[in-house]
Amino acid sequence: MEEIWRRLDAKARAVAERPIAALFEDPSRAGSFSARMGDMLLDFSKTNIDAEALELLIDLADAAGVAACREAMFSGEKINETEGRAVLHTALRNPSASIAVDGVDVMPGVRRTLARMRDFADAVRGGAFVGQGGPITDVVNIGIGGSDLGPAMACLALAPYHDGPRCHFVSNVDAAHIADTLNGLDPETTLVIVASKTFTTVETMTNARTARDWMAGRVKDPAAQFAALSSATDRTSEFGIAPGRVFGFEDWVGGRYSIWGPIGLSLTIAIGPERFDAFLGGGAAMDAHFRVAPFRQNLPVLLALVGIWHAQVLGHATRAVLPYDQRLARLPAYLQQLEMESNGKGVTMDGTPATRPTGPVVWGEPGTNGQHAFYQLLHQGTQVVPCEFLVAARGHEPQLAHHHRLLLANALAQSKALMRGRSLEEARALAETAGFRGKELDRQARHRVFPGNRPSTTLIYPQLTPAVLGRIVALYEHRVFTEGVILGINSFDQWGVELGKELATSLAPVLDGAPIPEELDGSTRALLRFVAEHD
Ligand SMILES: O=P(O)(O)OC[C@H]1O[C@H](O)[C@H](O)[C@@H](O)[C@@H]1O
Repeated sequence: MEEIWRRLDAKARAVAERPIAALFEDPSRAGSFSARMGDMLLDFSKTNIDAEALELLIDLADAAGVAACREAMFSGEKINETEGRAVLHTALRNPSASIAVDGVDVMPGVRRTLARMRDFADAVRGGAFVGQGGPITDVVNIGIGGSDLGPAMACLALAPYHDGPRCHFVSNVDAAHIADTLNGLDPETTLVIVASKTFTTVETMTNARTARDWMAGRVKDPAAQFAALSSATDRTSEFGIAPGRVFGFEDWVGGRYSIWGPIGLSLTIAIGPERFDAFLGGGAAMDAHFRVAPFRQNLPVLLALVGIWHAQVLGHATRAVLPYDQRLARLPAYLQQLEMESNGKGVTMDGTPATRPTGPVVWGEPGTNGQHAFYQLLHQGTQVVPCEFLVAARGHEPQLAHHHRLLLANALAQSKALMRGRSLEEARALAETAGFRGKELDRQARHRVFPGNRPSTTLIYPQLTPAVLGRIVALYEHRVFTEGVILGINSFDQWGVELGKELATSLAPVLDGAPIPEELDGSTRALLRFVAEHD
């Protein structure tokens, strides 16, 4: 692979000065540097990737063994090597498959749990399951990380399909989060879902106990209005939740990949089991595409290769996710966990230090809001930030179609502006029109120059339906996987979150009043003293 990396580096140097816009002298570029999956189009023609670069990137994916690793993942091999686990979130959205782990078919269990989720969601939605004061009006999902971001993102994304009880999400251990969420809810008609794979996560368990206490003041049997999404059935029963309302999943579903199973229960209650099935179907369709489409037409592989080109070859340290879709407001946060917890690693599979930068910083906000905030830096700042636009051809508000037309115009204008820029000559003409002359004209013109040549991709789809959302999420999952394989890292563990948790556990007693340990560093001691003075 080293030789291919070297050739990519040489290619990057060769194209450094070439404007992306110049590549469009080839009239077929938009078609050659884009790919479709059904009615979804990924356009990566507004990047500096040309035929030779694409060839090299595909060689890189081949040399890294992406195809073999992909099959190893789908077939249940234990590719999460540091934890000795299979990686089978794809099984959750393909209930008719037959997949064995350690020689045991895991699919009957998947189907049983899915059927139980459906029954429970129907019961909550239809009134067969009621609170102690009547039908459930509100669902509070208490979880964090993968047990929060997926359902929170998807519930908002699919708001037009929401015909069940209202859904709320509490994740932060900050009392403000649960206090503000429960404020105004009726404990007699609220269902609390405690979502935690391990059922030990401090934030979630603290919030779950607070919710139970809140309910205890008003309802006779709070536990009867609790459900749990967890593999730890001993801990859920210790908490008092009846086994009939516990929905488990196996260790081969990582937290950030868990929206497809029980962690999707709040979403299922919100939009109904049929639409949740459509969401699963969208994910399964992307799986099928990822498994069979040639790399040149394979959306997850291409998105990964664009990512590798920008982060590992050109050295851009961040990438922005810019959904022109207000309902995808939580997608950047969701992708931050998916991408940064998966590929923010320092060592390769065999424990040796990574020789290239690993996963980039992922950040973003919906458009058009970002345009009036941080796009200044995207257009004129000194760092190049590759941008990933997402937009639907039509919205869900036909009576307000003019809003959507403006939204689309802005999305398309931004990617064009980033690529095209504005030359000094054009800027001078503008400044002249504005009345500037002489030296001042020159100064003013320079502030109006846009360097351009800033890369972006656009993912466009007809409408943000449950099936399309399923495809988008699976697209990004497989993109992360493909990048991880090329970088030779384990995308499925997350050891980097442990140290902070351990230290928080050791500091908690000090905040409860124990003396400040002498061996603590001076900064932490000073901060603790400040808390003690102002408590
Ligand atoms: O579902 P839980 O066991 O409560 O875990 C919740 C989250 O916390 C951990 O710290 C991990 O970083 C996440 O990957 C996980 O999704």
